[in-house]
Amino acid sequence: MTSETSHGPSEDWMDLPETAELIHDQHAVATAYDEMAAAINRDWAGTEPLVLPVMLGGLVPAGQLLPRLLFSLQLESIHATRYGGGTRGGELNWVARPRSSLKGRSVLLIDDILDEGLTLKALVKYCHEEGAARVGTAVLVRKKRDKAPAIEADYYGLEVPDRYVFGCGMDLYEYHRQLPAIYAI
Ligand SMILES: O=P(O)(O)OC[C@H]1O[C@H](OP(=O)(O)OP(=O)(O)O)[C@H](O)[C@@H]1O
Ligand code: HPA
Repeated sequence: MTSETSHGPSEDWMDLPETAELIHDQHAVATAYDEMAAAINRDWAGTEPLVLPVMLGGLVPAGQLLPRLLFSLQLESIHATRYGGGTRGGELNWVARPRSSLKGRSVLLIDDILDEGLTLKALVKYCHEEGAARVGTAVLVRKKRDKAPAIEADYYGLEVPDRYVFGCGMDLYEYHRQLPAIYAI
């Protein structure tokens, strides 16, 4: 380990936009993962779920949550996108469906953000249509919007304001997904 892996907010390589504002620092994010994992451990132990990170953004929260999950599970992924590198959502585009059958399975979807909720709603519907016995949803952040999302997540870690946010899996024009804190423009 070297100090080169540290992520102090002043590091030049981050090249944050001038308007970027820190919303949740990395300690708040780590605490959120701990609390989400505790709730998921309580509710999902013994169900041997198939855990599906929603790619791409769900990769980062899944990578943080999985080592905190203390029960037997299997891991695949599901990949659909509706923002496509921009900051406005459109139609849901499928990239890859899970390889194994969902029939009769307990399925836990993990994503980075619940915004309008259209992505998660479509993916939950898909899992049920594929015969999943139980579908759970966990997102690192829930955006506080005037209009309620199309679906609520069963677990969320933090709330963010109704602005475009990035870091912790969320991209800003496909950059900054690896930042360990959450920023808004
Ligand atoms: O609640 P919604 O308004 O539907 O938005 C949430 C979705 O948007 C983002 O995905 P995006 O389409 O940007 O793809 P990405 O995961 O590759 O960033 C995010 O990862 C969620 O899946
Ligand atoms: N940031 C990043 N990705 C997103 C957002 C956001 O605010 N909303 C939906 N996908």
